[in-house]
Amino acid sequence: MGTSSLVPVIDLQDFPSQSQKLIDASQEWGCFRIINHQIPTTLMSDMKSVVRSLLDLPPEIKRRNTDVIAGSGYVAPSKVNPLYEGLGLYDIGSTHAVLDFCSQLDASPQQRDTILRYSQSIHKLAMDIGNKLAQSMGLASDLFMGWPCQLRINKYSFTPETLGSSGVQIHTDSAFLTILQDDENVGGLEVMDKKSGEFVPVDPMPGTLLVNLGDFATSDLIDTFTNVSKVWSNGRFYNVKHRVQCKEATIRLSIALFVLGPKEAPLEAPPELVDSENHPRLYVPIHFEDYRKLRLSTGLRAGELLTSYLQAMFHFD
Ligand SMILES: O=C(O)CCC(=O)C(=O)O
Ligand SMILES: [Fe+2]
Repeated sequence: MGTSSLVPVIDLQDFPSQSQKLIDASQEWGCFRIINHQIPTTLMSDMKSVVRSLLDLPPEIKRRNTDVIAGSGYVAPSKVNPLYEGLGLYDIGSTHAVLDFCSQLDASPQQRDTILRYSQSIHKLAMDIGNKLAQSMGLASDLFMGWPCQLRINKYSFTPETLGSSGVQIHTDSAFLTILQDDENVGGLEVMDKKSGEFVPVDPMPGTLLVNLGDFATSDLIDTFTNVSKVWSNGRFYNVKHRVQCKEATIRLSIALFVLGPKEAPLEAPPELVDSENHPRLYVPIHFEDYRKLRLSTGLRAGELLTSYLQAMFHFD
């Protein structure tokens, strides 16, 4: 049995039976594998081929994939992550945005078709996971409804010389939740174990997807947002720290879908759920795009902003 078997596996067709397992995984691991997710294996492999062709395009074409929100467009190899590059599609819930992305990169009709079908399926899956998370906590079931989602396709150019070095530095995801199609052959992803602080390899498990929770899902934010602290008061959603290491001298590809946060409103507790005695607001309400800009400008990418900034900025009145 490989170490990857440590990461909990959730069967999406087995609900509500697996509700508690889902909450436990979100609190103790901040990540879990999902099986029976209804994304066809052929669509996953077709999308992976499209991802490869798009990231193999010349840099001048990839640069047409400009930012829609801070950091959402093409990311070229950099000093910090020289082996990594990625393209981004902000708002996959919008067919218009998906087609714009395809046009920027001169995608063929067949590639467009794959990107559209993948976007629709993964978006539907994200909403389903949102419902299952909410229902598992005994809440109304439209947690992610209307929240923008961003797709990011990643390429790691690993060589014999780069073995042992970092593909992507240690970070948390800034969004609420990420659905990752990791490379089914090439490992390298590692998550930090909450208790020991040690990195645990997440080995490929073909046909499955990996879900991990980001800064916007941490316990205090979600507690104040949903007021569920009484339901699982000693529980905490864990915004898992992770990184990608070069383990093999080959190209590694991955596809990440980030469920960001509410579109218009900042993420905050609804007023009727806040009372200063029992449920004081813990963090200053913040809009996802502002949070994202703050992360990029401060360079604090491993969740430190939640305590250093959002709490410090807050004034009880
Ligand atoms: O490539 C991977 O497996 C992980 C990528 C990642 O952590 C991210 O895009 O935030
Ligand atoms: Fe990540």
